[in-house]
Amino acid sequence: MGRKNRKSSNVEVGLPRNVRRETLEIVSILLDRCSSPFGSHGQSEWTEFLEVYNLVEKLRKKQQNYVIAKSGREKNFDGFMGWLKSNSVDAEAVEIQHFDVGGYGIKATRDFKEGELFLAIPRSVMMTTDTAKNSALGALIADNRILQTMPNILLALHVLCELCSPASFWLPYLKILPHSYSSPLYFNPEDLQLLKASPTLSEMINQFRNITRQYAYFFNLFQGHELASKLPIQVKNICYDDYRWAVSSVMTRQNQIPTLDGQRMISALIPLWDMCNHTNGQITTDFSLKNDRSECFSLEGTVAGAQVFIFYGSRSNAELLIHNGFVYPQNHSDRLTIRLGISKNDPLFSMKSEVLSRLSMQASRLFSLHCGVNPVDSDTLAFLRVVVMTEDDLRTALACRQQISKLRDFDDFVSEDNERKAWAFLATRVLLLLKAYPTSAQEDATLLQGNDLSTHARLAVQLRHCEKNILMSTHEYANRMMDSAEERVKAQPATIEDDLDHLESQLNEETPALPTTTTEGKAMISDDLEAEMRDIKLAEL
Ligand SMILES: C[S@@+](CC[C@H](N)C(=O)[O-])C[C@H]1O[C@@H](n2cnc3c(N)ncnc32)[C@H](O)[C@@H]1O
Repeated sequence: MGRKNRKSSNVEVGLPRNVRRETLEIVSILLDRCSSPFGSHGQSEWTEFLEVYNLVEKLRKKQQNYVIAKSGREKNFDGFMGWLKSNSVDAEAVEIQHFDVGGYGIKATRDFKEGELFLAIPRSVMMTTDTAKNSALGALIADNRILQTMPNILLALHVLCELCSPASFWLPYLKILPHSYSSPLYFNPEDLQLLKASPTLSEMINQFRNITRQYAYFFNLFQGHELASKLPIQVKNICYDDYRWAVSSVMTRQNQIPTLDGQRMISALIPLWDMCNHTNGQITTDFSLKNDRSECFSLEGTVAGAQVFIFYGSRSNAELLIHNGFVYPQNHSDRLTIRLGISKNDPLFSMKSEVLSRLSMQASRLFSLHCGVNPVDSDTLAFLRVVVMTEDDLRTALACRQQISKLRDFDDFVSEDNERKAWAFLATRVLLLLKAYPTSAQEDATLLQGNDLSTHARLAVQLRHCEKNILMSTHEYANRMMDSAEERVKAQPATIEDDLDHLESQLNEETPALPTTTTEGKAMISDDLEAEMRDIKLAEL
């Protein structure tokens, strides 16, 4: 049997033959289950997920004694800062410290002005897809297309190889990485169940499934692979836990930098800079080709002793959870993705699809609802207007290009009736989405105030709470827009005569082919439904 809790210096011991054989058996089922589209085994997405999850758990249990042991990261911080110094990185202005927000992060050791350069990390200490190519992995990369085209996987294997090389240049950096993450790969079914009815649940499951498929693929591929057997880590022996750890390290910390010649962007792990936690703001990190280093400028004035944050980019909370393993309730960029579509049973389906295609939209697609005072963007507005158009509206729109472009304009209208129905449609839709969640926003808020939730359960509840807040504010907004439709249409500056004149001239210019429809136009939302929808009180949710 292999040695228990193998250390980074003795990984060549690898998995004992029987564990490798059992792993191979499970891996081949996993490859089958994770490679075919959901539903192809006649099961629901959730049932399929549970099957894969249970197989992975079985695998983890068999491999548990052979996962790379990691020593406490805290005790390695000093060595890491010394390593940076010995590689000419000036990190005098900052220290690593534990904070309530974000866990370990960067503390300012002196005051910074807004826009001041406080951290510069040279390329020479970064781990990149280029350094991977120049490492022991080089020959394998040249031989494998997936490694050539998927930088995340490449960096993950690079991290594992270097972690298992006692003489690796990057060891002081790798030793300060977190031991565990909150990426979807670490969520159990109970945690995920808390996202029931959330559109993010499928994406979390997908992420888990994709990474599991990658693991299965590589485990299979590397068996008996000559180049693979020459690596510091015996890739044919990689444990699932090590793979998900390395992939999560890369997913939550990587950045894009230009190549030396500035011609391409490559993925990079940037030591120390990647200890900065996220806040609202704007990107303040730049790569200076002249100095060949990543330069980070202070987002705001910061006093000595305070945490220094950076902005990771405009990501929704769902994206932050899936790719970065956290939820940021104060997120100014939060948005919720919903699917809106024209029913194939709608007698006006072909005409509506044609109008949408002239707006460069498909008959069914995803839209974002945004947090804040303006939840609906112009694309969503145009779609809503088309969904509830009558046959006459559609004919007019198809006859005149200018009518189509006006559909995205909040200050322009198809008609008062169309405007009311469009917003009623959205209000009903978001209300249905809200009602599908098993808990109310108030119940979530109460849960979050308590201390009973595990880390991952808390993230799931935080996320669904943020989603509900967006849906509730969209509902209020849609109702306000519906109620003010008459007033807004009357206040419209352009005269009807202008439009008619324009329409006439357009008709003379161009008569695009109309899609055929023989049935009388029918609005998607009846007045009854609209009235019913108004009666449902948000307080009931
Ligand atoms: C690039 S690392 C930052 C350093 C990290 N805190 C650490 O201990 O290594 C990104 C991770 O930090 C955490 N994080 C960053 N910003 C956060 C925030 N505003 N709230 C909660 N967690 C945050 C998340 O766990 C995320 O995956």
